[in-house]
Amino acid sequence: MSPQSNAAIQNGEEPAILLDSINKSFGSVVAIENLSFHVNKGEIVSFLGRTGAGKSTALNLIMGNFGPTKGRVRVMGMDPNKDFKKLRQTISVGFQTDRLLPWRTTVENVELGLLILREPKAQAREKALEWLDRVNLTAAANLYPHELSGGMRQRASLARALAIDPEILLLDECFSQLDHVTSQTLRADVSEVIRKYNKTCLFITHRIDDAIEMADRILVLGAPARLLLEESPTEEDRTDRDKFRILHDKIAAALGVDA
Ligand SMILES: Nc1ncnc2c1ncn2[C@@H]1O[C@H](COP(=O)(O)OP(=O)(O)OP(=O)(O)O)[C@@H](O)[C@H]1O
Repeated sequence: MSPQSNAAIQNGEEPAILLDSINKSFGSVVAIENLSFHVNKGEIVSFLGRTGAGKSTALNLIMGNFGPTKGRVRVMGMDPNKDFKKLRQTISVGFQTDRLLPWRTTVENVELGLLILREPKAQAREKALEWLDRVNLTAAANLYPHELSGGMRQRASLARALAIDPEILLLDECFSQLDHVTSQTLRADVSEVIRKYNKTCLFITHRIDDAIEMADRILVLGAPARLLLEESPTEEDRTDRDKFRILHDKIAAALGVDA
């Protein structure tokens, strides 16, 4: 029996994301086994797990791409598999590869989601430019993706995800292709934006450092997905080298990887 998340649900309020006793199988493959956790509104939660631990499956359940075999998934109190349309503007996803369209400029890429949601063109452009400013990319507004560095492309992709003003941001290995310094700067900027605009964020990573530096809570998953460890890093854990190392090693031990 795997442990259940013991973090409190904020003020008895409906959490932004709730997975309750979830099982998910694909034929004979069990991807998720009795997984329960929630993400409170305004929280940043990190998912850490080895390859094949079911992280993407959990993200797909939250996006409503399919339903669970057993259990209950709720996003802002709704069933994402059934209320898919109502949640379209509630959830945004940032992926490992930036998925920018090469024939559109940066600003044209950022405004795309808004245009799909039928925002008038002038308003969409204005919002896209605002978000480019917030991720320090104003100077690149009229450049094409091939003219941007990897870090700039990920910034553009995040601006696109945030431009539709979602309540929830799901990030799937967004920083993993970037070099350490770029990834660190981007992580700090993304955390700042998420907190400033009071978004809820669940992010998948395989880097323990990313999780400790960015998350309010870290969920370590075993395979098939079930909760092995839950940690809430403190500011001291982030800034004190010894504390950072102790937490890092504890998580690495739970993951079963060499620290
Ligand atoms: N559509 C599917 N059909 C069959 N099996 C699937 C499907 N999606 C996922 N699986 C299986 O479920 C398990 C969990 O996969 P999932 O992609 O969720 O893991 P993950 O933790 O995201 O892995 P990674 O870190 O490699 O992306 C794996 O054994 C995978 O092969």
